[in-house]
Amino acid sequence: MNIIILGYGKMGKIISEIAEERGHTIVAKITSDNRAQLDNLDGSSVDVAIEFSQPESAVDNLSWAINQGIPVVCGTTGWLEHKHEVEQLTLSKGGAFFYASNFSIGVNIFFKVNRYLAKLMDEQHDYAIRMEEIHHTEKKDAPSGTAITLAEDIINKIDRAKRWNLDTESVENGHNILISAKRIDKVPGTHTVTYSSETDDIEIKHTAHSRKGFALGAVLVSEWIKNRKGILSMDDFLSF
Ligand SMILES: NC(=O)C1=CN([C@@H]2O[C@H](COP(=O)(O)OP(=O)(O)OC[C@H]3O[C@@H](n4cnc5c(N)ncnc54)[C@H](O)[C@@H]3O)[C@@H](O)[C@H]2O)C=CC1
Ligand SMILES: O=C(O)C1=N[C@H](C(=O)O)C[C@H](O)C1
Repeated sequence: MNIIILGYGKMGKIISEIAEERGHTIVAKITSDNRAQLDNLDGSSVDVAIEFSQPESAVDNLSWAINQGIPVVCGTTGWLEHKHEVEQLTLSKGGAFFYASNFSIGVNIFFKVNRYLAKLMDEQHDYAIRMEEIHHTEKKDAPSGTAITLAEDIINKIDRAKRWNLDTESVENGHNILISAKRIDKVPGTHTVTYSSETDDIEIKHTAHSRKGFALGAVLVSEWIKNRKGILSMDDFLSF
């Protein structure tokens, strides 16, 4: 496959290495410095675009790929207030758009465990819900996209959980999910969900040891999306 990398940073570099090891060709590696290349690039020879850039550049990059008729796989977090626009553009162009806050298989298993635990905790009103995410100090957005997915999945399962808040923000009632976002040098990504009562705590945790799991997931999805259309997610891709 011919792949274009939109955002050749920490993730884009590992994704490119894994894609090349799997026999794919990287036709362009786009950064903030060489983005003008896209003006002259003929998208007809590109099979898939992989977008891991920054919150403020995701919409332009995704729109470029969709307008070129290139299926696009997006891992950039922190831009989701514009997701609906991108989905509408995809549908109007008959394209393919895949977003995941986290492409690692381990995290997607963790998402499933989180949903199951939340279902059990719906009736357990004595437990407060909180979350912690830890990432490297270069991360632009907080809380992480993964923490937002975890919180939204809990809100969908637990009646008393109405919304999430960063723990630095004001909280209007005792039933919100409090998220603590910590930034520590080089940490690839750690997420913990805790239910606390006076008598005990129940905790689930996922720790990424490197970025490899995220990158491999993105390449596998890119192979899978090549001949597909529509708005797609990990629920469509995974068989568990
Ligand atoms: N969904 C997932 O599984 C994962 C998502 N991420 C997300 O991916 C994104 C990228 O993460 P990193 O690679 O760590 O960031 P990074 O800062 O190392 O790389 C970002 C790259 O985007 C480029 N860029 C900036 N503006 C651009 C533009 N207008 N057009 C094209 N490229 C542009 C920068 O030059 C840089 O090369 C972040 O939003 C992060 O949260 C990171 C890891 C896993
Ligand atoms: O910026 C990162 O590094 C990561 N971002 C994603 C997120 O915001 O959840 C996924 C992963 O945790 C690494």
